[in-house]
Amino acid sequence: MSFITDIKTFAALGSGVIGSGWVARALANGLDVVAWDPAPGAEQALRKRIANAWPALEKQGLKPGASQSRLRFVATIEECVRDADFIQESAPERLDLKLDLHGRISAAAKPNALIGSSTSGLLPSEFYESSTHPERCIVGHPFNPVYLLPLVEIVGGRNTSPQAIEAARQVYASLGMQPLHVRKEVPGFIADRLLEALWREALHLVNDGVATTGEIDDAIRFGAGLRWSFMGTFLTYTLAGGDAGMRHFMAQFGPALQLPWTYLPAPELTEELIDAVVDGTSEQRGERSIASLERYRDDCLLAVLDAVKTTKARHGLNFSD
Ligand SMILES: NC(=O)C1=CN([C@@H]2O[C@H](COP(=O)(O)OP(=O)(O)OC[C@H]3O[C@@H](n4cnc5c(N)ncnc54)[C@H](O)[C@@H]3O)[C@@H](O)[C@H]2O)C=CC1
Ligand SMILES: C[N+](C)(C)CC(=O)CC(=O)[O-]
Repeated sequence: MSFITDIKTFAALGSGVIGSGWVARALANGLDVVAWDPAPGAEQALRKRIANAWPALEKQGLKPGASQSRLRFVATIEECVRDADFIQESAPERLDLKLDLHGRISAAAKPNALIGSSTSGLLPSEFYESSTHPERCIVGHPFNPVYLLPLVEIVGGRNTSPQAIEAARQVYASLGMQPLHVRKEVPGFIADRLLEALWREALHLVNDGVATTGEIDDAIRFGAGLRWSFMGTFLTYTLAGGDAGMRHFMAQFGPALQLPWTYLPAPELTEELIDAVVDGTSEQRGERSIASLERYRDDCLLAVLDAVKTTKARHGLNFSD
């Protein structure tokens, strides 16, 4: 079976943080976008979020024909997906809800339109169980802000065809993304498995009174965070082994893995811990609104992306190398 890869119309179901990010990316790539979200006031909220993201997208460079006016907000799931060439679901992270929703989406969609889910870690074999033509159903897990961060993890379920994985790779690449095929269907995929481990340890550090939320963020942003934008943990640690490289690194720091540096199971989310995290992050935020923080983040990300791209080119590398 072949799937539509030359897409003109992008359907977005769910227009919260992630759905609106997909809409912004698709519009910036010159597509027509149809969106649906059941919440009252969702259309207005979506248009506001897109307007907030647009300056960053303009700075990055819009594709010909790109316009915020090419967004149409509709009243039903069926109207949203009926004529779509590609469908991306970004509804709340609940298995029962996604199972139901995908039953309706896939029944109304063109049989050769790919269907992607933004889920952060639910298994596609489970929530696509009652979908029509499940061979075209995949996970396309993005990263916030979806309109700027390139990574999208593609995960197939039990019934997904290899052709659909390849087609999804082409579609996401056409939207300027860096697809990563997660070959084994595991909860949390690759990136969230790593991010959740870090998040659990950060919560333990707050819970144990070791550090404030701001201090923990400093420990990331002035250190490993800077090098992570161009070199992952494995290559970074190869350099940490000096001229002898990774084998020496493993010999020297391997024993620390046996020490209780990390807790692994998450701490209990007591009211006290939640308050400490909420109060700490409010202090970090100060008077700044979420929208202004998003613009600040977008500006920094554009600068980092640009710097990484330019520096790689100086070393004869492409951005994806
Ligand atoms: N927030 C994040 O950092 C990331 C979230 N994701 C995933 O994206 C998906 C959406 O998450 P967020 O945008 O963060 O959530 P959100 O809470 O910001 O947005 C969810 C939206 O779905 C709408 N909604 C409620 N019931 C619905 C239904 N039956 N069908 C369609 N839409 C419905 C809500 O009105 C809301 O606008 C989840 O699967 C999540 O795991 C993926 C990557 C990052
Ligand atoms: C917190 N989260 C699990 C929803 C995060 C993601 O899925 C990816 C991201 O943007 O960090």
